[in-house]
Amino acid sequence: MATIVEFKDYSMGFKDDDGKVFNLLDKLSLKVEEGKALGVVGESGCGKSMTSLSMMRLLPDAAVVQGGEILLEGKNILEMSEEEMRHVRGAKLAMIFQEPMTALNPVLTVGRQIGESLTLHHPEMKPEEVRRQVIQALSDVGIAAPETRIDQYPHEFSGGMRQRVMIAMAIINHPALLIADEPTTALDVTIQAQILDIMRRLKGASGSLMVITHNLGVVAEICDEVAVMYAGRAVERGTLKAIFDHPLHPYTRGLMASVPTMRSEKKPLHTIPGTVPTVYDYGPGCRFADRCEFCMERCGREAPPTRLVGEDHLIQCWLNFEGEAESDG
Ligand SMILES: Nc1ncnc2c1ncn2[C@@H]1O[C@H](COP(=O)(O)OP(=O)(O)OP(=O)(O)O)[C@@H](O)[C@H]1O
Repeated sequence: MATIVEFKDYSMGFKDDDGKVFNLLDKLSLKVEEGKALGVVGESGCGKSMTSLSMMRLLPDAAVVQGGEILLEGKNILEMSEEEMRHVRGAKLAMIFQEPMTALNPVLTVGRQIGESLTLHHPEMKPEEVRRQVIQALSDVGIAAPETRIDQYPHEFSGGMRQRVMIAMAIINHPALLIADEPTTALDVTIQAQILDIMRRLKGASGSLMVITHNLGVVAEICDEVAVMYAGRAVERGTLKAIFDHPLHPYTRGLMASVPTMRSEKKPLHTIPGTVPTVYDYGPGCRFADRCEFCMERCGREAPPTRLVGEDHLIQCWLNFEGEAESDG
């Protein structure tokens, strides 16, 4: 199976006013295979957004890349020219954001906005063909009467419909990877289910998907693989089944236990004590150590290596550690 995007030991951090760099993403290794969906999960502040912005090369000014590679179909994004990146953004990697109203221009029709993302990469395309493809994209995301809707403005669409417009804009160029950053957070539950359904269909129909979310339910619905992030590290990675059936990292187990289920309705929900540290607070050891109920002396002192605990199942944890760490894949 072809790998679409691969992070290989990628590290980045932030410069403070004195130029000192504080590491956030620490030797991150992740892969998205063709036609598959990877869920990147973790609490707010874990580095999920910096992961996607790194791929798009849209990091904030204070950010510094410290090492490693981000390969897009085998080519290192970090070494591409700005010219190449303009093609990559939109045509190869497309992103859908949390809040469609801030991403859509209120004074332009949705047809014009979606059409512009198409003509940016295909300036030669005839207006009739642009219109035909925009109508098709609106129809693909389940917008009824796309021939009429194409000429309407964002305020004429409901929240869920605007989210569909954003998805249409993202898929119009058939990107190799669609990155969805908290795609359903701002939506009510029924609309969330519809958006998830569209994304599931898109995954079947075309390229790969990276879903960035704190919501394990969203991951369970559409993802094939899962990476659990904590304070800039992928602390557990594996297939959906491995992570949901046999979560091994104490952080993953804590996240799972915090999800309400029908059975746990009457019991108080488990919460992970404390909060995610910021880049200025990380110690030399496991970044979860302070919040971990299994914390041992070694955990605060030494960062755990990545090790294989099952087929395609990796964790970074000292718990039950015996012997050498496996090489990272
Ligand atoms: N300019 C900056 N200087 C220092 N640290 C920063 C800066 N911008 C972000 N960070 C750090 O990056 C981390 C947040 O990363 P990121 O936004 O990727 O997390 P996230 O998991 O996507 O969170 P959310 O779900 O809230 O978007 C935090 O630890 C924050 O302190």
